[in-house]
Amino acid sequence: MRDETVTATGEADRTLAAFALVPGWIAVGVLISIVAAGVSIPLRYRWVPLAVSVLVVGFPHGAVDHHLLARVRDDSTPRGSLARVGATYAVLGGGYAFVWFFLPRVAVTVFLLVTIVHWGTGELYPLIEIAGVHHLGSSTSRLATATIRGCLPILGPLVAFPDRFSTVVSLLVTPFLGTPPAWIAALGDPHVRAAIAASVGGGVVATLALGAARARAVDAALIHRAQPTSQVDAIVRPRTAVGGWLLDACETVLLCAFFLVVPPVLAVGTYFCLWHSLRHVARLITFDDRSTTDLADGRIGRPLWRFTRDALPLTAGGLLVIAGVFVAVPRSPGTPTESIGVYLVAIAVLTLPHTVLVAIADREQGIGPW
Ligand SMILES: CC1=C(/C=C/C(C)=C/C=C/C(C)=C/C=O)C(C)(C)CCC1
Ligand SMILES: [Fe+2]
Repeated sequence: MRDETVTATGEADRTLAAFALVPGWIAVGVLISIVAAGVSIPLRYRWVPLAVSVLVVGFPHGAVDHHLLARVRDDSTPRGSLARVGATYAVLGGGYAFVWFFLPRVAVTVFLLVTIVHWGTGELYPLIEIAGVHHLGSSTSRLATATIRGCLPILGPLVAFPDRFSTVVSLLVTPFLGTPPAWIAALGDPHVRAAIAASVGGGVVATLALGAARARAVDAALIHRAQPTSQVDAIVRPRTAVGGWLLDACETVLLCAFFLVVPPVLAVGTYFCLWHSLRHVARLITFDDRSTTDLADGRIGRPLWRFTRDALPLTAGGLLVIAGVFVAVPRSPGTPTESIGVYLVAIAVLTLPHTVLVAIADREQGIGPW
């Protein structure tokens, strides 16, 4: 009986890990290959992932924050949680929306910093709990991993495509009639970019070296105590700590290449949907007993349907926020590209409370670096 439970859990973990990790790997790998083969993706297609994210995975991933906190706290009725989550969104999102109107240059800077924090820390749960790596036990290694993983999607484009980076940042502030922040021009300077590249590169090497040392120590300790390591699939759920580190290292190198070669708007949009958001959806699914049972049988459709249903009401609410931002901005967007700029402002407003709520969930689950 106990063995059956263990096998079922192992099967569910494996299905979930494959669902959470593999689509991102494929998307990132395919796009790197396409670009490496010299194919130039036409400008208008580069916006497709970001445009699609309004309804698919990307935007809705934040629409289940009330379920996240309710499930983390083992509260079967997310109603109280909905009130708290709603209040957090209203206060933090509302306050931050004001900053966009009055200090757009400060707001856009905050957005990039919050994204680094949120996308970076967002990698810890999937790595530790979904992929099952063992080398991120200390807060130092978690902080280092979160920092470099968060910096790659923002600083990679800045280093490799400074003009496009500055265009998108300008796109974010133009609805408010502000000129882009002065630091954009400063960061575009080749020396500054070289210094950023060297710091992030050094950070990647140091973090991976730290992880490798930890992984070897963990494996040595397990062998010493003659304990079996996890009896799971070697690719999506590595058997050893060194195997887990290898997965982390391969992902990190893959992401470095991705953000340095793939045009930024395409890279960021793809990452948002198929990497960050998908991993978060997978996290939600792990808390739901019915979904875990489905996963143990290799079924992913029903858990996905439940996620869609759970995300529907607040995605609709989020769409109202997008509409509100469109109506309220002093200069309405005239082109589809400008509309995406406004969409990103709405994402920014919703991302701040989402970041805080996910950080609370991380803390309660003992995952965060803090
Ligand atoms: C599109 C794009 C950029 C930034 C996008 C950001 C910051 C998106 C954040 C989305 C979030 C936080 C979603 C919620 O999880 C850059 C890097 C400025 C330049 C290149 C293109
Ligand atoms: Fe998120």
